[in-house]
Amino acid sequence: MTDTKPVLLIVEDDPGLQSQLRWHFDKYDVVVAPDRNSAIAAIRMHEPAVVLQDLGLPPDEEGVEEGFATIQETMRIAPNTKIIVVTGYHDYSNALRAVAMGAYDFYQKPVNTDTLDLIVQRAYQMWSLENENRRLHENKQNPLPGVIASDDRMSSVCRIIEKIAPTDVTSLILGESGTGKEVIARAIHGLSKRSDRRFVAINCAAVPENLMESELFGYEKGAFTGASKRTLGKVEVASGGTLFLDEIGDMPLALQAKLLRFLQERVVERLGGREEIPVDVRVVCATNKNLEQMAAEGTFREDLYYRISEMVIDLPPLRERGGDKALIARHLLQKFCEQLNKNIKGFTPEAMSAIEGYEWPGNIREMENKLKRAVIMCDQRNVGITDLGLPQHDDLSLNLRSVRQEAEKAAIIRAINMSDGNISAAAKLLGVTRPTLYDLIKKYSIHIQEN
Ligand SMILES: Nc1ncnc2c1ncn2[C@@H]1O[C@H](COP(=O)(O)OP(=O)(O)OP(=O)(O)O)[C@@H](O)[C@H]1O
Repeated sequence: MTDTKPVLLIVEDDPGLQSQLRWHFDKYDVVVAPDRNSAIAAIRMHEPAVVLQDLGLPPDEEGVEEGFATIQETMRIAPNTKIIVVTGYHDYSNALRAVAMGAYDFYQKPVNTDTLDLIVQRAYQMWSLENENRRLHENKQNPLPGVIASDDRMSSVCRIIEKIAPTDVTSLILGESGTGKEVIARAIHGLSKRSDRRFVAINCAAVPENLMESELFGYEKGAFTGASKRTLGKVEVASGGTLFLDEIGDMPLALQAKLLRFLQERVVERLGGREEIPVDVRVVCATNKNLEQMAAEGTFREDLYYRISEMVIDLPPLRERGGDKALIARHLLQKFCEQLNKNIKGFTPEAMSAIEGYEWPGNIREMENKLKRAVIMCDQRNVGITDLGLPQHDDLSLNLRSVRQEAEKAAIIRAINMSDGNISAAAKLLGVTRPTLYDLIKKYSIHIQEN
């Protein structure tokens, strides 16, 4: 009978409260832990969905640090656990600090079991909903190989990739440097029926203009001085697979015409050759340039632009990817710890707050560099702010006003992006009037690119 009851872990050192709570929560399989070590052992053993946790634990019964350390460790080993923190009367700052650290909710003493009951029930409901959601997500297969993402915009990018991968549609991936354009191109290839053939990448900005044609289309022996043998171009090498044209915005105009011809006719002519060789290849392009604007200015062929943009995939910069900063940072920390054989548990709250607050102009590549450095430098259990070399960010838990302002600013930026810069549409999405939105845009100095 008992094993059908959900487990409730109570982390509490006061024997009186322990038995009061144990008696009250008789519809749960109550496990009691009086200190951090037994709490963590119980989490590992019972994997409870909900934990009711006191902050004042031995040997720091009068303080809160032992309680926070327990929360941090719980979040690290079982991040889906719903922790309800029990704090002293009026102890808002520690309650908020706990929530900022990942606790689900807080409850202030003195204990009123009926209220606590409701909070615990709600936590179980939330956990089951999230659990179901995770299960559905997992059933839909893991998003994309090599792509760590939970942000809504990235999730819809992943859904688009899943849909287009099995087709041969030519795609154009747009995004700032370091946002993962090549990762996405590889994912398209990996999910396609061409995955057992080659993925060939060429960086159009890195190949000198005079070598670009032979690099792409190859040459016959004797085509030019030094052409001592027939050499296949990248297009032919990619035959049957995927050709990734990175930095397509940097392709010289003369070659753009040749690429367009290839895309239309699907044949290549090697330099110095007379034969037209049919090649079956899927083309994926990427750039951080504004090709539409370049086409209007005449520096990129408009017909080529339309030909390669059958499907446009817009990768948001890391600073606009909601919770992805923390998620990717944790993933990279684990990756570099394995690579560098270091044993680091996680991040200090200050370091995590700095990661969340930083704009990451170099996107995920910059995060990789900073985290690699941090893993090398760190000689503590957690990566600290100085290991990362990031500016200190206001601690979330200490300043609720700034938390609200940041959230408001982020929501406005998101709504404006979702409405393609149309202020009336963004105002509607946000449920405010147009003048109010203009006031907020001014208040937060938000830069708008109106279409
Ligand atoms: N979602 C992600 N999760 C984890 N790692 C990622 C993700 N996106 C990108 N990366 C990593 O970030 C680095 C940069 O990615 P990538 O080279 O694909 O970016 P890019 O947009 O093509 O950059 P550039 O425009 O400079 O060529 C790579 O090492 C890649 O593995």
